[in-house]
Amino acid sequence: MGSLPVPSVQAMVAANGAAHVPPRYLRPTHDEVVVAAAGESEIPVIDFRRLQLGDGEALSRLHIACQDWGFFQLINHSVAEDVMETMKSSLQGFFQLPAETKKQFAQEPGQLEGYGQLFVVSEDQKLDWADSLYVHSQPSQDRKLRFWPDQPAGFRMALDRYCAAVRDVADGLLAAMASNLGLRRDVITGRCGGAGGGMQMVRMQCYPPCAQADKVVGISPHSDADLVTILLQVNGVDGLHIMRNNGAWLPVSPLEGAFVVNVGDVLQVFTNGRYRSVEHRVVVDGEKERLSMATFHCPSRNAVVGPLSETVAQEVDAAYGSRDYDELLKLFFAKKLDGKSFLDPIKKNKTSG
Ligand SMILES: O=C(O)CCC(=O)C(=O)O
Ligand SMILES: [Fe+2]
Repeated sequence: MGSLPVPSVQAMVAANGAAHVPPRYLRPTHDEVVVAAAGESEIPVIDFRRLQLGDGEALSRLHIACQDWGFFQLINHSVAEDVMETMKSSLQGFFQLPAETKKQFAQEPGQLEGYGQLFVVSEDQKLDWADSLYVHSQPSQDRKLRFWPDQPAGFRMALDRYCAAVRDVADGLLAAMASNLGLRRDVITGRCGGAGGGMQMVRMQCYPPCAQADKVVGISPHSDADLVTILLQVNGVDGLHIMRNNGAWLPVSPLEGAFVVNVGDVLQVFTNGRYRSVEHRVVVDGEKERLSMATFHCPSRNAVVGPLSETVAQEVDAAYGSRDYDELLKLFFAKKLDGKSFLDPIKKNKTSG
């Protein structure tokens, strides 16, 4: 399992300018119209503190967000200001390092972790206009510290603290979701080895500016192969679009200090489709570099991914089969990023999402 090596987009832009776009990055101009239905121009905003207090209104907003949107913003999320700020400045510092320094943390052949790009499986596929740094952060004994930058100073500590804090938020959300589904609060986290269990991966992304921004894509449309993703906009440059039910792309513009949270494919399967993972993409800015950080919360490798018995009355009602998470991940990373393809191997009705 690995991803083919590709040039750093940031280095390419530094050398040739933002106007130079090699054919491997050129796509048909994105001309999809962004049309939001009345009252649907913003993703829901959920207050984490209220969820933790068991506030009925906040819980019901969360339930609707997971069913109808697959995305929401999370405010009052309890992650300390200095943890957030140190993470942001460390990540900005990392991407500002000279190309040669960043290469010390480069992916190795056959590996996914490290500085490089993911989902590149053939020489002729189109490439995304981004560089990424991808690491496994939990379980902590699986960390490969050679891919954890020790520059700028304090980066590792910042990432360690951020990941632990975000893990707690994810566990809190999964507990609230379980209770919204009429399950015991620990049913979802229990499938992942208990609260704080399961795997956590982090993908830090740099999207350099591009003079032909409408002809490149920062991240191709996809859904996430996890339970829940917590996304941090690092430098205030927008670019995330989510797909609405009518097929239109809706731009997301996060509130200062908020997280953007999305339902992943595994949660869609666990809930037998009640909660939906939603396709999203990133578009690139014409002038400004964009930085973001996605933290993925996943079951453990050997967990079985299939509808929870608590969510399906009978086997006939199950929209998905079951398979080991490890196997599903291998299939996922062996292909290019392509819509909701993670679900293909276990989907029963091949025509529905
Ligand atoms: O950069 C973003 O805002 C989104 C990143 C994303 O979707 C991902 O890494 O899966
Ligand atoms: Fe994503």
